[in-house]
Amino acid sequence: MRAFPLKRNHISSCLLAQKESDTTVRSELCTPCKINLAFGYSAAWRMELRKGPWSKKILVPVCFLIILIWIFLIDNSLLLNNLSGKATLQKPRNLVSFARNPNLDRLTIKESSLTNDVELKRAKVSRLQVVSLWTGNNSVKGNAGSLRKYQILRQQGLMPSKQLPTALIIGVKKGGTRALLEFLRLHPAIRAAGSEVHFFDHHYIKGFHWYRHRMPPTLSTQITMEKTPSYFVTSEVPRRVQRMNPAMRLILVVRDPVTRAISDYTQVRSKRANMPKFEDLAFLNGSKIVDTTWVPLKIGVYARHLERWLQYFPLSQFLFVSGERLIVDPVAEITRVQDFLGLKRVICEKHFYFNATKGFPCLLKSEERPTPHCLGKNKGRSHPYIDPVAIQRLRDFYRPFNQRFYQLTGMDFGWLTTHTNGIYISPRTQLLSIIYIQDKQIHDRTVRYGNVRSFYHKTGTYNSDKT
Ligand SMILES: Nc1ncnc2c1ncn2[C@@H]1O[C@H](COP(=O)(O)OS(=O)(=O)O)[C@@H](OP(=O)(O)O)[C@H]1O
Repeated sequence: MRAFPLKRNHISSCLLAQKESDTTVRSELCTPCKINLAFGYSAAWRMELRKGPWSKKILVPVCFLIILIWIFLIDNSLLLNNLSGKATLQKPRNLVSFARNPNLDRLTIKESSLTNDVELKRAKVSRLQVVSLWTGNNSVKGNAGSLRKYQILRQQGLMPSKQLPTALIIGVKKGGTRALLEFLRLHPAIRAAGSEVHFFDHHYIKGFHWYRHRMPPTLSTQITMEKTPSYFVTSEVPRRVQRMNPAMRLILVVRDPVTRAISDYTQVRSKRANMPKFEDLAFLNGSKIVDTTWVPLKIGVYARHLERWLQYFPLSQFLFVSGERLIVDPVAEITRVQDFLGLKRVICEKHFYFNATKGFPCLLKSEERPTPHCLGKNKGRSHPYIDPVAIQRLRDFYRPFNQRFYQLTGMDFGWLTTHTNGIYISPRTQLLSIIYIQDKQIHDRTVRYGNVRSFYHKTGTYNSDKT
């Protein structure tokens, strides 16, 4: 369309012609000038407003302002609630209550380094109530499930809003972080970002606003979480996390560093053809010297990474989860996490079943799926055969670092007992986790305790005195 100057009387005449259905005048006035009808109306309406009384003139900006305020209120309902000290929670239909969380009272989130300083103090809520996540259409999957839950909350008069996380699963890579996060999402008071956000290592420059918008909407009574396993080993991360929230709760899932390195290698190998052998990468030029610069091995020096974190956070803000125990006794580990986060113990045996084919605990149903299911195919892969001598050498290499890690955490993760090869038995679940070699393949599997004797007779790695 050609641009043309609009004159007030020109447009008024055109509109009058439109109104009176005077086609001759209309075609003369409107068509030659290519006055778009809608544009003509809006322009004329604006002019009429300018001419009109005082009340009409302010009507538009007032309406505009109201819309802006309304959007602002929705987005910041939690903030406003907290500031006014009135965390109003309407009583929904399906409620699960949980005990007072002492950590929530003292939470202070600082959005300081990249954006304006904002201090967000959580309102004191002595008895918290949250909506059960088990409601909703059972056929929905993935994001649709979350969306539906969000809609249910809105229908129930609750106003979820996106918040910065107050708890992080910081690692370690291949430790069992996905399993832990998926298990935790069963808790109605936990909302977590589905994928790894990588804010503190890759996207820090994008600022807290960007970070907050990667989070799912939460109620003031819910905990926002995310997991990015590379946080644990990235040197700038502890300082950045501390700047954002010095009260951040940090969860670290650890696994025998040798098995972890093999798992890491297996993942890379699954994506890359012609990958050199594990042994060739782990040792320098075919020697016995461990290549400590090789990232899958560097990650396993947990004590070093933890020492860096401890410069910024006290030990009391960490929870160390055993990756081995998470497989053989998920409830025991999840119970520790729920306690650490100050939550009621909601996740229990009834949520899990042991899938013998996969060799891992799986979920009977989850936030996303109503039917029994396990984690994806890329979790719980079969590991390639690794020369047992190489494994022993790596265990010897890690021993002093593991000892130091035990010292720092005050926990024994069972990686030092060489004759058991990282064995972990849960007397409660009757499950046993072990690394064993069969048909020249290294396996990291969980078996039922009842089958242990025949299992070890077959594999020949069983020391009967130790069970
Ligand atoms: N329930 C359940 N199901 C499947 N897998 C489980 C489970 N619990 C722990 N694991 C172990 O998790 C290992 C993958 O760890 P991560 O999820 O931390 O990997 S990643 O860093 O996110 O890539 C994965 O490592 P691999 O066995 O080497 O594949 C598993 O051993």
